[in-house]
Amino acid sequence: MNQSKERRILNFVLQNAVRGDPCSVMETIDKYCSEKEWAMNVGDVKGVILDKTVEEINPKVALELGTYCGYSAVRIARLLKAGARLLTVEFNPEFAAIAKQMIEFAGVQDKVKLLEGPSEVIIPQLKKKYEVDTLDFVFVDHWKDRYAPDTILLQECSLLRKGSVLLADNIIFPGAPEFVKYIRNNPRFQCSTYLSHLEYMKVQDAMEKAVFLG
Ligand SMILES: CNc1ncnc2c1ncn2[C@@H]1O[C@H](/C=C/CNC(=O)c2cc(-c3ccc(F)cc3)cc(O)c2O)[C@H](F)[C@H]1O
Ligand SMILES: [Mg+2]
Repeated sequence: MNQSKERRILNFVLQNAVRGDPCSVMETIDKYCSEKEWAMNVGDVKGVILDKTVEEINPKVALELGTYCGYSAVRIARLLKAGARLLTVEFNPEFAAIAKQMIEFAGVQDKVKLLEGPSEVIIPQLKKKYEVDTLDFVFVDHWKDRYAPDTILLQECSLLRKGSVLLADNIIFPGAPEFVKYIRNNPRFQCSTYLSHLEYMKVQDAMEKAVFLG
């Protein structure tokens, strides 16, 4: 049966990137997805906004919703200090398998825990099963209609503390209108919008940063 696009991306990395070098893995995915097949990685342009946010927060415990091929998991994990960890959630088994290999090839597997399952099931398990107290940083990049419900769920599960930072991808394209409406009118969040471009395209996109005020 013919290969998936995600499998082709992984194979291109395994054949062309430098094992153990996260930057090489990111560059190789970006090269493939800008030259051969577009894919919904956060990419190199919005990736800089993600980098700056992670470096500013220097999170001990980070969560990612929507691993996909593992591009942003590698991107975030490479910036984490010793002892810090990223929990990344993916419910598609094929994507989870690909992301696992991508993360291992990049050499960041000691900092990343890939949790296979739906975010709505995993989030309520984070405290007891995954020994999380509160989250310092959350990268939101899964189905766009799930951004708002999962942000509410994070609060209901007391996983956010004063100063926890959410960074949400695709605020313009494909867009997450319910989330934007919810978060910008919510006095418990301090929001800022980072205008940018959709991965590998000239199309406009943006990321929303929301700081939980407690
Ligand atoms: C709902 N709970 C979930 N739990 C665990 N994993 C999940 C869950 N929901 C999805 N996943 C997992 O998270 C991923 C989903 C990413 C979705 N991303 C996008 O759709 C997305 C789309 C575009 C886009 C832009 C232009 C265009 F012309 C077409 C598309 C650009 C982007 O940057 C995106 O992030 C993965 F696929 C899914 O299994
Ligand atoms: Mg995205």
